[in-house]
Amino acid sequence: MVKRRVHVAAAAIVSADQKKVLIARRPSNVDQGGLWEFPGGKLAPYETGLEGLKRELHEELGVEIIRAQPLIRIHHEYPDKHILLDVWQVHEFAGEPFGREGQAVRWVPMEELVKYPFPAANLPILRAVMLPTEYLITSEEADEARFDAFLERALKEDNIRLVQLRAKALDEAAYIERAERALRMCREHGASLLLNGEPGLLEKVDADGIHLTSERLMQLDRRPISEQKWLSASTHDQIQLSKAAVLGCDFVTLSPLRTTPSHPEVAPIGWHDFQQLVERAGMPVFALGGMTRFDANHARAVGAQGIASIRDFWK
Ligand SMILES: Nc1nc2c([nH]c(=O)n2[C@@H]2O[C@H](COP(=O)(O)OP(=O)(O)OP(=O)(O)O)[C@@H](O)[C@H]2O)c(=O)[nH]1
Ligand SMILES: [Mg+2]
Repeated sequence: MVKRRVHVAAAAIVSADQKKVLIARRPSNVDQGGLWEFPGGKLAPYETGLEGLKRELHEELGVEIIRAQPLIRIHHEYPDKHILLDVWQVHEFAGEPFGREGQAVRWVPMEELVKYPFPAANLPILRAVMLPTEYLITSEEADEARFDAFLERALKEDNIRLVQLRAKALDEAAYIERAERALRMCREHGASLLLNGEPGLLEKVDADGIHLTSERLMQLDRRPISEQKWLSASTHDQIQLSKAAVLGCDFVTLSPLRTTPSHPEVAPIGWHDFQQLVERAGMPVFALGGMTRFDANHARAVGAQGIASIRDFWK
């Protein structure tokens, strides 16, 4: 059987305070009826994703999109069709959304999204909605007071909400001590902290997740931590990306986008190949390697979640 290919545009409409997202319930008499979804629908042959989305949101919710940005693209095989979900984050719109087709519509706090039943293809979209555009990776820092001051500044002034504690030079005791302090600072600012290291570290520090090195990623054969925590991993190519998907990673970094002073010998991926890799990743991907905040919009435009960086946030 040749499967139908269906291109769908859908919207994660985010409230002005960024804390809630709008979801709708599919009527019980249609495909995947009764499940919740991000409003949207199938593109007409002549439409681009954003054009189709504008029409669908008008038809389904009575709102007009003012400002939207690509969020994530998911290819998913249903038994009867191959579906491309082209998801946009809508930051600004006109009108008061309501279910014009009689469907239930609800503003839901980000952290409660996981309680709603969605179609099988939607899990990575939920992750993408919950994740910010910027992922701070901490710098190797010998001095603890300097470490605290730098992290505090990034949380306060750069509004960082996702942090990976990377400290290869520290032994475990020193790492845990630093992690406890970093966790307190992150909690104070509503940021999530991932520990770069062995999954077992979470039993010692109750952080929000684990970031795996690509080497560790390739050794594992199942997800090493609970679904309640974030699992991210470093990847550099197609093989590692596939492994991350099999393992059930929530998101990854893909590097090096550009050549960096720390790894001058490694060939950069470049935006063209990066886009191709991200298209099939099936999860949020942060561009890493010579990235700054000024690259975030371009990263989004080619399908990434955003950028990850050490240097741009560490000053
Ligand atoms: N809109 C939307 N569709 C989704 C999501 N997740 C997901 O798997 N889908 C699937 O993508 C397809 C979207 O089609 P749709 O039924 O919304 O299409 P539509 O608005 O054009 O409706 P129509 O075909 O009745 O005119 C369905 O097969 C649906 O199950 C989602 O979050 N939002
Ligand atoms: Mg629809």
